[in-house]
Amino acid sequence: MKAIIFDLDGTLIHSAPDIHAAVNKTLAETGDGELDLATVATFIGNGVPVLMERVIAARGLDPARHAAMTATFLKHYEADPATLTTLYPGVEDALEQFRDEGWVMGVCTNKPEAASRAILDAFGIGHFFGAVVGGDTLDVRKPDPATALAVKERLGADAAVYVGDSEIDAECAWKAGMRFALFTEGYHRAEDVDDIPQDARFSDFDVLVAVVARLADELR
Ligand SMILES: O=C(O)COP(=O)(O)O
Ligand SMILES: [Mg+2]
Repeated sequence: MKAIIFDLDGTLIHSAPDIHAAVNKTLAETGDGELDLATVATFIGNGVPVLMERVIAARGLDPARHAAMTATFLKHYEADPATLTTLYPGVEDALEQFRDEGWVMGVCTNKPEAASRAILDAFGIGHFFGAVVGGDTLDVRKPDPATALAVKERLGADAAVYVGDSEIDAECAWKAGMRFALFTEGYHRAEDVDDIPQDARFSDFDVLVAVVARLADELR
């Protein structure tokens, strides 16, 4: 059985506006100013603890506040994870096509698992995914390949293509021995998408089914 493993933030969902809102609510509680959306978007991808490290560095705050700020962020984010978030155009149609073609699908994200599942269900797409591994599901997170390999194993798949938006996903896919398709419209730190290792790239979900079919053919 063949699997597609999707990253979540910046791949299936444009979640930066809700993450940004929760960051600013966290900063506001202690009068520590605010950050703009574009800045916060570049902080996404390594999970909440790293997001908060980057927020603390950007605002010049005391690193000793990390644990408390992480808890405050999660309180705000989990209370309101999907209001400002949108599915990228074409995601639902692509998932339907993959399902109809017999692919099994899973999510491998550094977002906490509970919030990830809540968001997938809020958009009515949770049923497409036979496995969800979040940033707190295992004792490691991406780019550790154990995450993507756990999704593949939970899906019962013998081969997998990985679809993600960042260098973290590229590294995770490579270490897990999976072909990697890069979604260029999400969040990454590299200035140039050419600098992110990739087997294919796409900017529109309407072409993803064809892109993945090509990568899967190359596997044979
Ligand atoms: O940084 C995060 O919280 C999650 O990001 P991801 O879904 O792109 O892995
Ligand atoms: Mg991502």
